[in-house]
Amino acid sequence: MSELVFDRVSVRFGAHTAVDEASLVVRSGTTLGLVGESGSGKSTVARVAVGLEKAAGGSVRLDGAVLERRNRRSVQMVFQDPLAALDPRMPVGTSVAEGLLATGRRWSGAERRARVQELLELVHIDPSRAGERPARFSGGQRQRITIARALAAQPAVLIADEITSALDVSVQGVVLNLLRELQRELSLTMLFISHNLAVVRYVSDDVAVMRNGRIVEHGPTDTVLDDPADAYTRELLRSIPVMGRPLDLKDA
Ligand SMILES: Nc1ncnc2c1ncn2[C@@H]1O[C@H](COP(=O)(O)OP(=O)(O)OP(=O)(O)O)[C@@H](O)[C@H]1O
Repeated sequence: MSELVFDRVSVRFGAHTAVDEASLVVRSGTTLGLVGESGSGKSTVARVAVGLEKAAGGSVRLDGAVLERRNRRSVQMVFQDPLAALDPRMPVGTSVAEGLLATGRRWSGAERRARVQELLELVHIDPSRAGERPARFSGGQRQRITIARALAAQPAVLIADEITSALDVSVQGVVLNLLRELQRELSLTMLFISHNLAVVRYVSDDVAVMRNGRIVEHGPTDTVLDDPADAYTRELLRSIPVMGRPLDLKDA
């Protein structure tokens, strides 16, 4: 069980309310896709969950317990740009090992190496390449390495913020299929942020739509994307670009 609940979360930057009493439920073991126009507050609401932004009101709870320093490692976030997220001078295995620190337990050198190997295998990166630097990997491989680092912390919830937006369409499918596979194998609960509706439809059980800091729609994926409750949401969904041609992700 690992249900993530945002309960009337608000975030203000000076006089600007970026997130306005947003409530979301990410059901245990499922993926909630969060969509909305650029600047609608999607990243900001997610950043509250991992402590990168402070809420002016409301709370984020994991299985009923308010997220704070003590239990925050249970929620890990992966960002759009894997190059920015990985230290260019550091072997990728060392970056993944950094994620192990968040577990709070002591790892011997041998245990750490074995676990890093396991994590790289989990994301389909050849573990014999653990000593190589990020520049030697492709964009999709680098993104899989950042996912391995996030998983090293043994999170109950993974937040993915536009993680395929910077990738070639051909590689997007590989990363998305990996996410689905990991979710099944690890029973992960996932908050998946994207402006690409084809991608959101592919990975999400539920979808929420954000507008001007507010959640305007929240429900099962098919209902929200095919039959949204209000006219504004229909308009909004039409205005969000689906990048390129629809993806044929089954073959990716
Ligand atoms: N650190 C900050 N200081 C001031 N304003 C900010 C800050 N971070 C975000 N904002 C503002 O908050 C609002 C929401 O931004 P946010 O990045 O959450 O939107 P988003 O829906 O994730 O957009 P995008 O899809 O472009 O990433 C925007 O108006 C943005 O300019």
